[in-house]
Amino acid sequence: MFLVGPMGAGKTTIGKLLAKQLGRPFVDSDWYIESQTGADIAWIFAKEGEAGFRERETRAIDELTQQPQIILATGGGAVMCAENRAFLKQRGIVVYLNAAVDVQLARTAKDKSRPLLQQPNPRKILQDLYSTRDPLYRQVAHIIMPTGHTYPRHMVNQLLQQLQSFGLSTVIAPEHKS
Ligand SMILES: Nc1ncnc2c1ncn2[C@@H]1O[C@H](COP(=O)(O)OP(=O)(O)OP(=O)(O)O)[C@@H](O)[C@H]1O
Ligand SMILES: O=C(O)C1=C[C@@H](O)[C@@H](O)[C@H](O)C1
Ligand SMILES: [Mg+2]
Repeated sequence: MFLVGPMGAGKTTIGKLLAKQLGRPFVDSDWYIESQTGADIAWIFAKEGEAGFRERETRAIDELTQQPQIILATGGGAVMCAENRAFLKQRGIVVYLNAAVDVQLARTAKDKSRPLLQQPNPRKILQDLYSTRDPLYRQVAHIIMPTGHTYPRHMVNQLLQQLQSFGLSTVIAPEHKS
């Protein structure tokens, strides 16, 4: 199961909770790229440019979408590459977590780890990215879920209900077994 959506939509937060609930492995593609590279995203953007990061991202998405059982949170820009979109759409269930720009802005404001937002007008950046990317998230998604006004735990319950119609079986996590 693969989560897509803009920065601040909650892919990492929801993905982690969902994986725990399902007893499945969770991987965040941004974290995976950082661990493979031995450097953080800001460093990769600074040294290799966005193009260098995107190459690393495509390799990561290709590898990770082949891992069985994975709950994968993708980076906000993963859908920009047609190859990534094909890997995602053909290899699993794709969930688009959709959040309005105001919500994205509030959730990302204090965090300096997203290089694309370290500009004087992050609202305009988020708006422009949303216009370009929203159709691509929709193109690749099997399920679309708004995340603006719902607590993460509630989101996970809603998502589990939707996933049942796709036949995603629930495994009871070891800590919940009696
Ligand atoms: N449903 C929610 N309600 C309230 N806060 C949330 C919700 N989902 C996520 N957040 C908060 O928003 C911030 C960003 O969330 P998160 O890092 O999960 O987004 P993301 O989609 O993974 O972003 P990125 O694409 O940049 O990795 C975090 O501080 C998180 O706690
Ligand atoms: O929206 C984007 O293009 C990005 C989102 C983050 O998840 C990271 O993948 C990186 O900061 C780029
Ligand atoms: Mg994330």
